[in-house]
Amino acid sequence: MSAAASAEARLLQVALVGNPNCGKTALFNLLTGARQKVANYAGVTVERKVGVLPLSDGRSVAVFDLPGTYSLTPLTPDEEVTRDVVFGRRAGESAPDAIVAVVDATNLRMNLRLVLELRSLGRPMIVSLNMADVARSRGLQIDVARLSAELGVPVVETVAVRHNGHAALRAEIERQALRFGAAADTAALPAAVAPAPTTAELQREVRRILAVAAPGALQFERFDHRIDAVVMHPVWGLVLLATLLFLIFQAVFSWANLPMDAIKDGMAWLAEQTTARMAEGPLRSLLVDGVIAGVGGVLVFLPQILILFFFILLLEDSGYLPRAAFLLDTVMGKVGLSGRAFIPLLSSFACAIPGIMATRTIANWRDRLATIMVAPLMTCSARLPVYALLIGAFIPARDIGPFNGQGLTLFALYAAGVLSSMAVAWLLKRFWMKSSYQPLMLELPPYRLPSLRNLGYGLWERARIFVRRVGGIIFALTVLLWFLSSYPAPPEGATGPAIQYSAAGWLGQALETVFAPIGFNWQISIALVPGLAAREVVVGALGTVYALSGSEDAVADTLMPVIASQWSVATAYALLAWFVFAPQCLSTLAVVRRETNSWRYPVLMASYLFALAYVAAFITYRVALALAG
Ligand SMILES: Nc1nc2c(ncn2[C@@H]2O[C@H](COP(=O)(O)OP(=O)(O)OP(=O)(O)O)[C@@H](O)[C@H]2O)c(=O)[nH]1
Ligand SMILES: [Mg+2]
Repeated sequence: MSAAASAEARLLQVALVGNPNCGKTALFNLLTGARQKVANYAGVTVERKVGVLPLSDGRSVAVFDLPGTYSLTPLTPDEEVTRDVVFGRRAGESAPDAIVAVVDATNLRMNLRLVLELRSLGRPMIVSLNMADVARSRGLQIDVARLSAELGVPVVETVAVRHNGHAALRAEIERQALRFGAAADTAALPAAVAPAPTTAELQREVRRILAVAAPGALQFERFDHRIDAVVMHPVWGLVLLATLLFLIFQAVFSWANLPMDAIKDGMAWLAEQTTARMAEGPLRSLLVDGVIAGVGGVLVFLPQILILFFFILLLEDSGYLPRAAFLLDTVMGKVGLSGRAFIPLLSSFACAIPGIMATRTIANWRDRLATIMVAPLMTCSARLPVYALLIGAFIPARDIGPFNGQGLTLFALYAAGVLSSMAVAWLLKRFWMKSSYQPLMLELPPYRLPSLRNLGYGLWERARIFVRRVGGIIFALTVLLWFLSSYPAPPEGATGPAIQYSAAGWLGQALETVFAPIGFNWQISIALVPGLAAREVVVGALGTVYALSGSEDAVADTLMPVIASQWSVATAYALLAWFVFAPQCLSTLAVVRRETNSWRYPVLMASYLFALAYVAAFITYRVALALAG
């Protein structure tokens, strides 16, 4: 296909390029109506995202959001993504028709270097002077017209966190769109039009431009060092971090009671109504034992997940996270992890998948691989329903001193994940992937009051993801399990519950031989099989299995009291220990395969995690039995 023909066929393409954390994604979301993740630290975006900006003349522009980068010479895999898009080096793609260089107006000295580098490519370009609100409120004067004249490209001010804060940029894109189209026959772009300027040259040029367009920027103070004196203090900083984490786990249990009870009551009412209004038969059982007991049983945990994310989002938006990374850099360095691993590992508390993708910000391959290998040990939010179910059933809610015992147990489980990840990392780096310690280089963002809009979107997004999982994979697997647990039907004159004669019952009893040494009964063994796909499925599966094992006419009771009366405490603890380690998530393994480009690492990961899970559950079970006996 000739370049001209492809330019006809495709949309105009504009790429947002800029330093990390300057607000590219926030602008992208405003321009295209997308809901990509925005947070106050460098390295949030690690892949290319596309959105569509409709123009008033009926045409549309494809907008690319890209990982932040300091220059066009990449040091990390995420920066490579940006370079490849800018130069049109991705397979089957040409270079974008125009570049929107996004700069943080409060950090011009650093940001303008990349702008100059981009300008030397000789492409249509607009500079978006973002964070104009912060610059103004801090009294930084920028002569926009002069800056534009010096750079030789249009410059517009934007505030990407304000409704319509992108209006000027949008208008400029409209105005320039025709020109972009004319320049679109640059499908395969030469590396640079002019010889690339050296860093020293760039620096000199930045100083010269700032001296005339924004003299205040040369000594502009972006930080509040008084806060950092406490937050990054080697002792007080750690005390603060520990207190924060601790409070979060307390809140997950103490705040969630009301909404959880409401959902539980709703489900019980639904089950009662369905039982009362439908004739007995397979359909009623599918609805009550399969859908309501199974899927509804997982939905109950939505409030706890949202409370956890409420705090994660607050931390992400405040600017605190990179500071915590510096605090823990020495600890991470001792086990051989790069300080850069902190944010990927922390993201893994939400889900290992974005965590593993975020390792693209780690330059050294061995450091990156070690981080990927331990990321699934961080307690992802899919474990929360499992933990909460078992804690709710087996740990009394009474207070231990000022603390809630259930919150304390949850904290211990998270701590077990973190400590074992450190231990595994230490072993990996010591015996397999040696690399020397590299001091942490990470840009500190300024502190910011978390924006309510971000928080609202973030929570909404989380709720949507969770409900979609419940309605998708969890629903499908629970229904499948209902079938396997109901058929073949029991023979004439059978006495026990029907599930014992079904395919799933048969499988559970076969698996029990493997799991009996670690204290799992046949019901748990059944539930673990569909739970290989995703962890929360185990909760739904247990709901269905127990609903089907109950006496014929009893209305499906909620799962918690049932397991509390039927399992030993040792079994419950062993299952908790199992879930700290077990790699029960196929999507994580698939992402490891993609990011490492090899089957070797996901296979290795699954094997070591299963082995750890079995050993940990075994020890826990035996110790708990011995203590109880
Ligand atoms: N006050 C203010 N805050 C902004 C503005 N634009 C972005 N932010 C905040 O700046 C932080 C970074 O925004 P992002 O959009 O994630 O930045 P990014 O450039 O995509 O960052 P990376 O993906 O890490 O390269 C977030 O906390 C935003 O809420 C702005 O114009 N004004
Ligand atoms: Mg971004």
